[in-house]
Amino acid sequence: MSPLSSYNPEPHVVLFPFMAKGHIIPLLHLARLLLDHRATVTLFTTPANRPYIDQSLSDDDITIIDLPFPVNIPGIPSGIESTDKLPSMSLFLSFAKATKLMQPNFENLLQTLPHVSCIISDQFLHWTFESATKFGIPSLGFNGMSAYSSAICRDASVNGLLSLHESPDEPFTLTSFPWIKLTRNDFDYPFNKRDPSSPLFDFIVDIYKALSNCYGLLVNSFYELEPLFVDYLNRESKPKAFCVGPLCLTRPQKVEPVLQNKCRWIQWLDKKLAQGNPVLYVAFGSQAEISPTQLTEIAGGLEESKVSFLWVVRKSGTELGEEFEDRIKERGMVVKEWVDQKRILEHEIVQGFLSHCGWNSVLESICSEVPILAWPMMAEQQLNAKMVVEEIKIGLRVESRNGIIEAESLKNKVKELMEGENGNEVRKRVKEVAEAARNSIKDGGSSWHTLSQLIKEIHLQN
Ligand SMILES: O=c1ccn([C@@H]2O[C@H](COP(=O)(O)OP(=O)(O)O[C@H]3O[C@H](CO)[C@@H](O)[C@H](O)[C@H]3O)[C@@H](O)[C@H]2O)c(=O)[nH]1
Repeated sequence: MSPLSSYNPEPHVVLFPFMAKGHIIPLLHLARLLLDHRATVTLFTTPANRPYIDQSLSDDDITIIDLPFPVNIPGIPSGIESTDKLPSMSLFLSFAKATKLMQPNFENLLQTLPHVSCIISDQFLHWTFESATKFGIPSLGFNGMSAYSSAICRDASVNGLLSLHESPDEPFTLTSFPWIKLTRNDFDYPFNKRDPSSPLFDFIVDIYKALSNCYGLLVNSFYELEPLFVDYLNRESKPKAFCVGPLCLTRPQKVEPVLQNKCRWIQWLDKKLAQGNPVLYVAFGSQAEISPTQLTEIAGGLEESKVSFLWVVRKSGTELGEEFEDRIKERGMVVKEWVDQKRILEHEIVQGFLSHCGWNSVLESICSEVPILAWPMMAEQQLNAKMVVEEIKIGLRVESRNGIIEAESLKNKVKELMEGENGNEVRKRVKEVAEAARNSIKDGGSSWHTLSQLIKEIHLQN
């Protein structure tokens, strides 16, 4: 059967997340949300990503199809099929471009599926939009970003603001949002260069061209959070933006409570709750690379702050040494495993989040009513941090000197967030924003309504 040959009375959506945890997780929430909107869902992934997806969707009736990940890609060790497992993020472009080799297999399998109403895929898999067009299937792109960041990137680039000044530190004002001042340093490579020409720039141009032919862009956000920026995107750019988030508020999986209680960090949080000691959660997402020098400064700042903390250390945790863990063991916990971050943020004793401001972390923090201490590191995180601190005012920001956040400065900011007046202000504000988030995803709320309408619109096209 071809995708066009058999009509299905229920919408059938094909989902294809990019192979990075920060991109897979929101689309798994979306998969469950689509089931709640009475769609059937087929999800494409690769064999090494399959176990995580199987486990996350174990309760749900979703067809999962594996496509072999391309082999013999220079620099990419065999068996690595997710960006968080890459030896270095400098391999990102080779990794992302390699996925295009999956296109023939994807198209062959697509033709074996029952009628497909729509393909939702990540912008880093932009060749899937081409496949959708080839088979006459409407496609929706997903970029994992806020409307604020997408709008700022567009405004700065179409108005030539990124090449205005010689120095990357020189501030400029956005044309469409004159209250926002930025420097080129607020943008990641290659946009922090006056001349961004580079293979990565060409890849991004290809993405934007491909996206402009999609039916829409799904935004993991809610209209009430950033109306001006959503309106800007819908006025100035193509395709239309549809806010359907926060996706992390989708109904959770049913997990056996017995299994959940096994994690030692949740038990530790329970103990802190019993003692009445508020905890700062410290984590920098799935891909951040932190130098040993910076790691030592973080350890010093957390130790000297005297605040209780739960720190998820990823790749380079070994440099901290056992002495550090011994010294802080009454007050702090260092975890080197993968954790259920959402569950940690939802624990009532967690009252602050030192975060790199990946967009999923920002949304999870908002929805858990936890204010943020923003420490952006890469990608669009500088823009997210600016939004968190200046636009929606749910966080404070760390200060760097010569590219390093020093222990003393971090200590002061941690104390300000956890114990200070400014911390109290942002804590109050995040509760208001969380309520608006919860309202948006309720039946009748803005995000719920947008997704319902979108599914109807797309289904009518079939
Ligand atoms: O031990 C861990 C570590 C992470 N997470 C989850 O992993 C996701 C991480 O996503 P995010 O916070 O957005 O960080 P990154 O992994 O760094 O995300 C990439 O993708 C995001 C979405 O496009 C961008 O906003 C970021 O800048 C980019 O680095 C979140 O859902 C976390 O809850 C866990 O559950 N357990």
